[in-house]
Amino acid sequence: MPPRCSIKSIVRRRGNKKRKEMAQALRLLSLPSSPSAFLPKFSVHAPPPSLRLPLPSPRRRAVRASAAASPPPDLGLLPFDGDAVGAASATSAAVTSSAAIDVDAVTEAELKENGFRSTRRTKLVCTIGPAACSAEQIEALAVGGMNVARLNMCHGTHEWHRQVIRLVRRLNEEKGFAVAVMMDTEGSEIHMGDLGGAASAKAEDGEIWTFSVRAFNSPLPERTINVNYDGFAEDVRVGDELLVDGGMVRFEVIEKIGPDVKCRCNDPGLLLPRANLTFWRNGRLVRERNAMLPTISSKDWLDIDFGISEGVDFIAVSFVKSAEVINHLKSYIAARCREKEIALIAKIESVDSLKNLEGIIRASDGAMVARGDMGAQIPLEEVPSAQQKIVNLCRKLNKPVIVASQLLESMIEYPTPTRAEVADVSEAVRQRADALMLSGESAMGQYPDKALTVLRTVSLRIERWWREEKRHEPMDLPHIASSFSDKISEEICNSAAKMANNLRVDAVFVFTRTGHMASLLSRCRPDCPIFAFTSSTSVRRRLNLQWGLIPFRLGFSGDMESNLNRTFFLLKARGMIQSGDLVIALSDTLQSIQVMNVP
Ligand SMILES: Nc1ncnc2c1ncn2[C@@H]1O[C@H](COP(=O)(O)OP(=O)(O)O)[C@@H](O)[C@H]1O
Ligand SMILES: C=C(OP(=O)(O)O)C(=O)O
Ligand SMILES: [K+]
Ligand SMILES: [Mg+2]
Repeated sequence: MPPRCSIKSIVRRRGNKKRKEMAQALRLLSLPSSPSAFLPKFSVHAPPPSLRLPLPSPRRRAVRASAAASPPPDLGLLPFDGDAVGAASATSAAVTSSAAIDVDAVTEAELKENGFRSTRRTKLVCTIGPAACSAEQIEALAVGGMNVARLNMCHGTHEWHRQVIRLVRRLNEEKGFAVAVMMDTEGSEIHMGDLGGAASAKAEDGEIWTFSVRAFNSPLPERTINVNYDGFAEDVRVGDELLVDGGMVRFEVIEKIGPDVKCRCNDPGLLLPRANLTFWRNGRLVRERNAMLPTISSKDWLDIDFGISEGVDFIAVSFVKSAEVINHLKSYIAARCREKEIALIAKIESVDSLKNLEGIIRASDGAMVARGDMGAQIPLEEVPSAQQKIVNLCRKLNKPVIVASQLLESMIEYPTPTRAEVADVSEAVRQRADALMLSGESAMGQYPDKALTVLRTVSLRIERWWREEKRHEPMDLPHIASSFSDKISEEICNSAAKMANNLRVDAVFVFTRTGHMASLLSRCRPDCPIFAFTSSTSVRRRLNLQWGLIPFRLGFSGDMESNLNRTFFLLKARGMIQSGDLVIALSDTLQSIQVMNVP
């Protein structure tokens, strides 16, 4: 598949020579690339000395919320997968090896060097493509902060994607990372054909091109474009505007002859294979027919089967129109993989998805603000408010949200971002989105690692600035629990986050089987990081998409006392916490909350 985006962005560049020269000069001051250089050099923000004084003995104050409300069915030891210390040895775990906890070297080094407070809260998603797909390159991305690897099924073969998934899995197993894999479906949209194999075609001002639903033998006749959607010639009208890739090239429909639609180019540019097509009438997107295309195409179903069999962690569903399609896909997946869960991320990128936003987000396990296609469907000036609305709604409904597309678009070609791009990244961080995503920047750009470094350093800086300014910007979080037991968890998490801020604790520890309680804590966006301990490797990977969570895998029991002692022992042995650190500890089995100093 030819590198569409690079040409796209070349077209976009307005040939700024000065910028290019500056970029070259900046290259000499190149961004850090060695693993230790990646680590932010911020000062340790320890709690004020008064909080470090030993608490009255016993050093722990426990508020047990609800033994009565929902007694945990088993207070015994939880099963877990993998090679960690067996649950059976949990009580004697204080003497077992520190290898019993799964944590990656980057988190460990960050905690050791900078303490709790300076860990990054905003998560980073990288699209994997030809620019970074070897084992070394993927490892460099993980070291640089990639939390989720995204595979865009618009491109590449199953064989290619399988290789990448296996490399990520191997990296996780061998180096302790918890990089999750997200498969992104192609979805059905109206798009051009593949240009008969050509990498691109130039459309000049005033030229007449034919868009046709006819099948042609290659080579295609001159200035002819295939369209994938049979209803195309019927639906367009003379006078309509035809936008390629959301406006990279523009045509006006001048004549319809059976299956052929003659168009005059009035915004010249490069046509790229399979580019998206939208048509506009009186300044508005025409979407009646587009809305009749199935959200999940037959190719998507094959890709979804592939994703299930490869055990991906997330499926991002393109061009979602309603909650039904998410529910339908959920039951399809549930019937096919009983033990492993796959979280569904609804891509909000169409007019319909904006219309049915709340229902779609409620049905999904998360959402993506897919600004690329969204900007081709609604006026560009409406994209920022749509982003803010989606981010806030996701937080209210406790669903992770990813802000995607063009965050650092210029870095596809340049080693340094524009000031405007840095401001865009900052805005998404300030909105407290769970995650930021790289597309072409990491998939086919010249500087994948540097683009990731920019996301990481900007996130860290903005988050720190916000904490220092004490801008909590409290949000009214609606009650979302559907059962009494969930309600207790929700109240505990809301209180724990508030206490964490008021007492200025160093971290919240949460022992969670399903990850639910960890995500409820994340929703509150507390000042301190949240250490989430789970016995499942797949839950650990999924939690890696959520704001502020540092997920560890650890076998633990229903005995909080021994869990905590063991956790403290393991983390202390590796220098990740110290005696005197103040933590709040929660357990979803016990629905308990405790405040304590690390012994
Ligand atoms: N698996 C892949 N194989 C080849 N090229 C890829 C792959 N994934 C992404 N790319 C390239 O990176 C570009 C940007 O990625 P993305 O934004 O995800 O796709 P798109 O441009 O199709 O929306 C793509 O246009 C394509 O050129
Ligand atoms: C993320 C997006 O989807 P894709 O890159 O698959 O078009 C988008 O449109 O912004
Ligand atoms: K896609
Ligand atoms: Mg899209």
